[in-house]
Amino acid sequence: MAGIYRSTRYVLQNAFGSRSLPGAVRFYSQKPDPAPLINVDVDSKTGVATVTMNSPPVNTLNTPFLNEMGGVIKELEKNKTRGLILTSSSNSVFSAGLDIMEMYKAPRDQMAVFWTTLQNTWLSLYRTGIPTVAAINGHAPAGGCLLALSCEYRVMVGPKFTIGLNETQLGIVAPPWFLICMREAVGPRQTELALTSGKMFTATEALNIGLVDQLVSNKEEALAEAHKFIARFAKIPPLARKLTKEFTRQEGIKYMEEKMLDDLETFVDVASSPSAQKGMEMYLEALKKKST
Ligand SMILES: CCCCC/C=C\CCC/C=C/CC(=O)SCCNC(=O)CCNC(=O)[C@H](O)C(C)(C)COP(=O)(O)OP(=O)(O)OC[C@H]1O[C@@H](n2cnc3c(N)ncnc32)[C@H](O)[C@@H]1OP(=O)(O)O
Repeated sequence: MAGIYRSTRYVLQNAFGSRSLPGAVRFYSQKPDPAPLINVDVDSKTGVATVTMNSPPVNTLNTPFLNEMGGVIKELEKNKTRGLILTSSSNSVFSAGLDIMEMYKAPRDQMAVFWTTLQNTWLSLYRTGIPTVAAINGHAPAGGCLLALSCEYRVMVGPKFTIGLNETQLGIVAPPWFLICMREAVGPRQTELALTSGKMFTATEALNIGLVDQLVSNKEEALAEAHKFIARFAKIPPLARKLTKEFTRQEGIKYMEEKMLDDLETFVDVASSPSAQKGMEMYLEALKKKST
C-alpha cells in the first residue's frame, strides 16, 4: 500500500506548475479558468497579497482547490511577497473544511491523492516564510479552522460566525497535525476540551480562549487589521523571521516531514471504515435537509 502512496506523492509534488507574476498586479492562479477557485490580488504599494478563496458555495477543500492553493503559495514565495492575507469571497463562510465528497464512498486511491494534496498544501502554508494572516469573514469549521490556525495571526468578523475543530461531531477524528495547530494557539487543556466534544466557538468565545487574536465587525476592518499585523515585520530581517517561525512551528513541521506516509495510511484506513462512512453519510444527509 505504501508503494501506491509514495508514487502518488511523487506525481503530486511534480504537479505544482509555476508561472511568473508580472510584478505587483492582480493575477489568477494556475489554470486559465474563467471561474478561478482562488483570486490573488497583490497590493502594488505594500507587496502584500490578498488571497481570496472563491469556490462557492462554501469553499470546501477538495483536490483541485488544494492544488491551486499550493500553487498560489509557491508563486507568492517566488515573488518575495511581503505578506499573505487569507480570506473568502463568501459573505458567510470562510471555508466549510474538507470536502466530504472526497472521502464519502471514494476509492482508496482517490482518498490517498486527496489527503496527500492536503498534507502538502497545509505544510506549504504552515511553514512559509511569508507573514500570514487569516481574515476570517465567515464560519470556519474543521479544515476551515485548520486553514486559519495555519496562519500566524487570526482576525475574525464577529459576532455571528463560528470556528472550531468539530470532527468528533461527525464521527471522524482530527489528525495529530490539526491538534498541534490548535494546541499552539490555545494550549493543551483547551485543545482537549474543544476537540473531544467537537466544539464550535462563537467569535467571542474564540477570542477568549486565544483561538483568534482579534475581533472586528466587518471584512474591511479585518483586512485593515491584517495589513497592520503584516506591517509589524517591515523592519525585521526576513531570514531571521523565517527561521524563528520554523523553530516555533517545528513540532508540526517535524510531524509532517517524518510521519507523512503513516498519517496517510491511517487516514485512508479510518476514513474508509464503515463507521466513518456511516458518520459521513448521516452528516451529509443532515446538511442536505438543512439546505432544503
Ligand atoms: C490519524 C487519524 C486520522 C483519522 C482520519 C479520519 C478522518 C479524517 C478526516 C478528518 C478531518 C476532517 C476535517 C474536515 O474538514 S471534515 C468537514 C467538516 N465540515 C463541516 O462540518 C462543515 C459542514 N458545513 C456546514 O456546517 C455549513 O455548510 C456551513 C459551512 C456552516 C455553511 O452553511 P450554509 O451557508 O447554510 O450552507 P449549506 O449548509 O446549505 O451548504 C451549502 C452546500 O454545501 C454543502 N456542503 C457544506 N459543507 C460541506 C463539506 N464540508 N463537504 C461537502 N459539501 C459540503 C452542503 O451539503 C450544501 O450542498 P447542497 O447545496 O447540495 O445541499
